Amino acid sequence: MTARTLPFTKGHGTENDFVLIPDPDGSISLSPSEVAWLADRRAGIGGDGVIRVVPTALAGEPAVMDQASDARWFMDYRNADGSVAEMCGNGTRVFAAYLRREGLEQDAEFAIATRAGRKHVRVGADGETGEASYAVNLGPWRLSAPDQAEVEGSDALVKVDDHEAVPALSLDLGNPHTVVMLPAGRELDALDLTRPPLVQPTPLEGTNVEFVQVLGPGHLRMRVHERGVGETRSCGTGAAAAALAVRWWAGGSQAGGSEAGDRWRVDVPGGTVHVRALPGDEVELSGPAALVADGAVERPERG
Ligand SMILES: N[C@@H](CCC[C@H](N)C(=O)O)C(=O)O
Repeated sequence: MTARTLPFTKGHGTENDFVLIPDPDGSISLSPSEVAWLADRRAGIGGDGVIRVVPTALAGEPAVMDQASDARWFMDYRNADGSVAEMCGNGTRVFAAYLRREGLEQDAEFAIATRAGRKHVRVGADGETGEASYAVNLGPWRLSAPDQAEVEGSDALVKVDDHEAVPALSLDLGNPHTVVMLPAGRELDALDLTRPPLVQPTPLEGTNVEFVQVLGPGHLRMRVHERGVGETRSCGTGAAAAALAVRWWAGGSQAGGSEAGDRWRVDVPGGTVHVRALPGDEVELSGPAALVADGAVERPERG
């Protein structure tokens, strides 16, 4: 029997916003329709995603529970439509901020468990604002179709609004991404992302689609249409995918070329995040996290 009244915290990372539900004894089960209701901006609390904060040992998913020896807390992430996602980059920062505020993690460095494996978080201060900044090693990434990408420079086509389909690159950052370089003559702000872009071939598990514009060396702008949500004001794994795709296009290999660089500032509608390619095939995302409200919500009779 799970509780009718749920305590919650609302937070965001560059305006990618989440409803956090603490579940210290692993007793809360959220159905897809309850998640969609919590994320509903009119009938519920509102958010791009819902995160259950549960001890890793009580996650109930064997591949996650295997991470319990290094990561005490599991980020159980769901998209606003109730679907389950493997990872959320902005979510990891907000999750880390919550664990620290609640005293559940006290060190400046710790690991969290996700469906895409254990992620290492480092809490520091932003060099410009002095505010808390969270750097998360998103772990290994890979091209989804490296052979095709090597030959053609892309492995998918994306069509948005009524314009011609453009080549795109698919990357796996624990969750799926398809990155499109904004074609010449098109305005990033003018793209109609109220409907999902058409991706071909259509990925069975769906994909997050990023549209990227290069503003200068190491400086990108991006808009995103997220799987299970719609357009959001930021996507952390998406920002990393965008930077890695630009690097790959510049360097022609997964490791990039010397001209490709390894640090990017990525401007999104909700703010700015930073991405750093780490030695090997790992990538780090850093940026702010804010916890803006706490409350309690009464679950509807039927979830
Ligand atoms: N906003 C997130 C990604 C959330 C999950 C995504 N919609 C998916 O289904 O893969 C981020 O910051 O990475």
